[in-house]
Amino acid sequence: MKESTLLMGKIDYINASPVYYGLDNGLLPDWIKMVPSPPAVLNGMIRDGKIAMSPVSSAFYGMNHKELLILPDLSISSHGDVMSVVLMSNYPLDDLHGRNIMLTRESATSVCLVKLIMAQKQMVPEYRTGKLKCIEDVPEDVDAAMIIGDAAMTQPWESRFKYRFDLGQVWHKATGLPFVYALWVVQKKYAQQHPHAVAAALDLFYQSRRMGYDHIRQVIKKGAQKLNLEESYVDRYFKGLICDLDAPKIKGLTYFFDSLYRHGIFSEKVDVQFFAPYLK
Ligand SMILES: C=C(O[C@@H]1C=C(C(=O)O)C=C[C@H]1O)C(=O)O
Repeated sequence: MKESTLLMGKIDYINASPVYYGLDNGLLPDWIKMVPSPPAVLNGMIRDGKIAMSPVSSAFYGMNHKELLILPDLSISSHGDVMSVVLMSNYPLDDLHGRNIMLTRESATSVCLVKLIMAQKQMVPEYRTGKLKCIEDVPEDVDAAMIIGDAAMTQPWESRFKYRFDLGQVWHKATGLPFVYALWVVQKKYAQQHPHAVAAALDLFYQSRRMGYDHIRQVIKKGAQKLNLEESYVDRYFKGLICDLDAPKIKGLTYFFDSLYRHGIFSEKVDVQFFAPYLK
């Protein structure tokens, strides 16, 4: 990585587009370079040190919390329905024991969430991971499929599956808490060596998001055009998808990590640590 350039991941779904609005419209300085990819690819890139700062799956943070710091007040979360994280199934949620569940290879958080929901119901399905971008990707013997991002909202999954479970809603019904799918993180080492660059990048994100919500009609219009969806649908999507990280979301996040540990899906407890630019 070049000293002066901060390589930064960007999720290539529309979900975080309000956060990127300002950066996409003039705020991006020449010392930051964006690398757009699906979440699981960004998880791998930050683990391998190819990028220093990125949105990542919250579960990936949980599994790598010793090497990473969370950037305050940024996330991809929902308080109930999320619309773009779904379990499509030919069986009710309580009838998946021993069935074949396919999990999209683009996710880490939602994979853990499905495993947690199943463990809590004392069901043991057969899991496999693979490409789930379009309806043709679903193998014949699959009973349920977990899909995230734009593909969850744009493919005719109902033509292959009987039920659609919104996992944000399943979580909220069970816990009463918000759910945090993604966090913005920085490598601890990079933050120690370049605290001012990280603080400056963080300020740009806050500005960029403020601009996004000030121009939310444009964000909605662009998202609807990109995915060929009704604007009213995308409007509803951005009303349910929240990009801050307040105390209730941190509570939902820690409850998720603790539950994963209790059910043996995580091998150790997660210590949630933030980058604190103004405390030094
Ligand atoms: C809400 C979403 O949350 C996402 C789910 C992720 C995961 O399951 O690992 C990671 C990042 C987010 O993009 C979505 O994909 O639409």
